Amino acid sequence: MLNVYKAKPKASLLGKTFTFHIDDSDYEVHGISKHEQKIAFVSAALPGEKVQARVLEDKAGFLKASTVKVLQASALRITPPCRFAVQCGGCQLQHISINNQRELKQQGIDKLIRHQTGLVNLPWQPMLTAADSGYRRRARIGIWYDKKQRRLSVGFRQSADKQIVAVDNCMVLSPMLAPVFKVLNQVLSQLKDPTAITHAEVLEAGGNAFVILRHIKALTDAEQQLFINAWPEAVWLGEAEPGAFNYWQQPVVPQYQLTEQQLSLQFAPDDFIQVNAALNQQMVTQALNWLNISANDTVLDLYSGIGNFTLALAQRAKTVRAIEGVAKMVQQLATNAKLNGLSNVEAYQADLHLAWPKAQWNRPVYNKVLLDPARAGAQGATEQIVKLKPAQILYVSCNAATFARDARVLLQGGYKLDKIGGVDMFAHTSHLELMALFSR
Ligand SMILES: C[S@@+](CC[C@H](N)C(=O)[O-])C[C@H]1O[C@@H](n2cnc3c(N)ncnc32)[C@H](O)[C@@H]1O
Repeated sequence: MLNVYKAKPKASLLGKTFTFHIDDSDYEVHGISKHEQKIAFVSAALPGEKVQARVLEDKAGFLKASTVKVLQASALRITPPCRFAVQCGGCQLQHISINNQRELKQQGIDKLIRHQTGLVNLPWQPMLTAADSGYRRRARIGIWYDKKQRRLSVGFRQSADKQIVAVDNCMVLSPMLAPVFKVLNQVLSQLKDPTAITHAEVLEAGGNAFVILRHIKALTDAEQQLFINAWPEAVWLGEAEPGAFNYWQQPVVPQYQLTEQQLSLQFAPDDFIQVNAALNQQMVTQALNWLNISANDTVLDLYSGIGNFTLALAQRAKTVRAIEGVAKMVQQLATNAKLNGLSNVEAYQADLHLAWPKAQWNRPVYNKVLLDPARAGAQGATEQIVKLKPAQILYVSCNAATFARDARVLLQGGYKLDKIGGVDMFAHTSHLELMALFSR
């Protein structure tokens, strides 16, 4: 019988703690180290540091680990301004000052894009920034009731595990939404069955605080009234099934303004909106300036959502065609165009990651294209944009890794990168929004 030699599988390192020497940092400001031939990405660790970190993922080529103790600290390390920062999963970079965060994020992204595209120098523009606290106008609040211990936790998901970290405030959340933690703690503990509510979504829109409670069991009128009495200024909604919203009082349509453009956009509680109002405004204005939109332009706005860029583009352009995957947001976009008196907008539903259909909107008639995909990027769509041969493409991205991949396709398609700039939309987190202008 043939004896086939099989290497003994190596024991998993998952859950084990090791010492790591950090040499560098990546585009999300994770420390980079090595452990027995494997590259290790260590969260909350800075170049030059020695840390103890617990392994959270052990893959064939790399490890992911989370710092549990700093043995030798970098001069860049500061005490996080929020006391929940170490456990909470929301902000990953509070151990670095805001200015250094911005610099490190841009440096890491610069390296990644140069590596992926072969470009030598990137034409970086000044980063758009705004207040680094109280900026979030939307958040999901986790709720967990431990039946055995009869203990309620209201807060955010822990960075390493899936546990809820109980918090009583959040420094990046809009001050208007601050009462939510106290109110949920107070009322949930009075309910007969606190497990009826699985999580809450808070939203600031048009000067109102909205609280949407996702519940898996029916709530009585008396229970609803407990919430309303605890925070009467808020607009309360129940969500029994995903997307099925039930206003408990007089309905109020959520909306936000782009004040510089004097535009007002309505949306449903589960529609996508940019999380940081101040930076969204700056980003929309910069898009108009970079694309230098005028009355001669025919513009294609891809991944258009409810029309955040579309309407501002349409105020100056000849025509704007907007494409979005979610049908109800396409409807909302058309309504928003009407409400703002814009008749040069056409909105279409399409999955941009499939082969584009023969359609009115899919013709090479555009001189300018804006795309603003979700974190997955625009794989498949970028090739089809190149076929339309627009003179300029503005790519707005919330994920540098997928942007770098897609940018390579645009460069191979004959475009050059004219401008790139960061937008610090998610201060204290490892994410940086990017705007990049390409031309041919
Ligand atoms: C980052 S949001 C941007 C929305 C809008 N531009 C804004 O600024 O509010 C990305 C949008 O892309 C849409 N989307 C995601 N995948 C898509 C796909 N495969 N085809 C079309 N739209 C898609 C989402 O529904 C979402 O509205």
